[in-house]
Amino acid sequence: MEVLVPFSTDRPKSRLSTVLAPDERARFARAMLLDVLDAVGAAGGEPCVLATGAVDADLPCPVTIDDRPLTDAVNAALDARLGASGAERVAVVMADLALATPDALRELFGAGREADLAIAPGRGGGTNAFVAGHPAFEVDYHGASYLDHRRIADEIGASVAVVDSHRLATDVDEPADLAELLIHDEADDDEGARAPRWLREAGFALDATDGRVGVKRE
Ligand SMILES: Nc1nc2c(ncn2[C@@H]2O[C@H](COP(=O)(O)OP(=O)(O)OP(=O)(O)O)[C@@H](O)[C@H]2O)c(=O)[nH]1
Ligand SMILES: C[C@H](OP(=O)(O)O)C(=O)O
Repeated sequence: MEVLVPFSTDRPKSRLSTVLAPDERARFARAMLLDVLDAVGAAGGEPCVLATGAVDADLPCPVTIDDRPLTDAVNAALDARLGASGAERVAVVMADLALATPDALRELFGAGREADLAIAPGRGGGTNAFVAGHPAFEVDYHGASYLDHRRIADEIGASVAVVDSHRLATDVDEPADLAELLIHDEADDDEGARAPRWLREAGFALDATDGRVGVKRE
């Protein structure tokens, strides 16, 4: 199954601007992208990056450049695959799901074989990943897009499977999300995931001094 991975090269991860400089945000976003692409491939998906511009990284998959806003770019990609070419299923997995593992993605892909829409909600009501098999399905990102996508599926009579996954629900948007990345990094060697390694090398560490777990930067 083809797995589209949207990626913005234009001032990425602005919500991390309080802890990362612009060039650091770009490097960190690329590290997360590469980790997601590895997990997608290991889960049996065929990744394709849907980028707003040229990606400054050695990518293991094709790249489609479309500088339209996210919703328009993804809908055009879905239409070209589901509407015209009649592809069975297409997945869309966001490039900031830095906790995504092959097992978590296989759960999503498997749910996508049983419903017209399998959707993994993000905290705060976003849509972190989905598998679509209904040619009339369209996305409407931002805000409580998960609820919007449930409504759209109802309107077109598409069956829905919700994938309740901690790993797929965690998109790295805010500084608090960085702690999740350090807590749930499964790697126990230097060959582990790039994003948590990048954070540690940049001086980030877990910090629980005020009782809640966050991150500090040495
Ligand atoms: N192709 C494409 N991808 C996008 C676009 N906007 C965001 N993305 C990607 O979609 C995913 C989720 O978007 P956001 O969480 O808003 O990412 P972001 O825009 O870098 O973060 P913020 O600047 O904090 O909003 C990220 O992997 C982004 O790289 C867009 O306009 N086009
Ligand atoms: C793409 C967007 O991400 P957010 O802006 O919610 O982080 C969404 O999930 O609708």
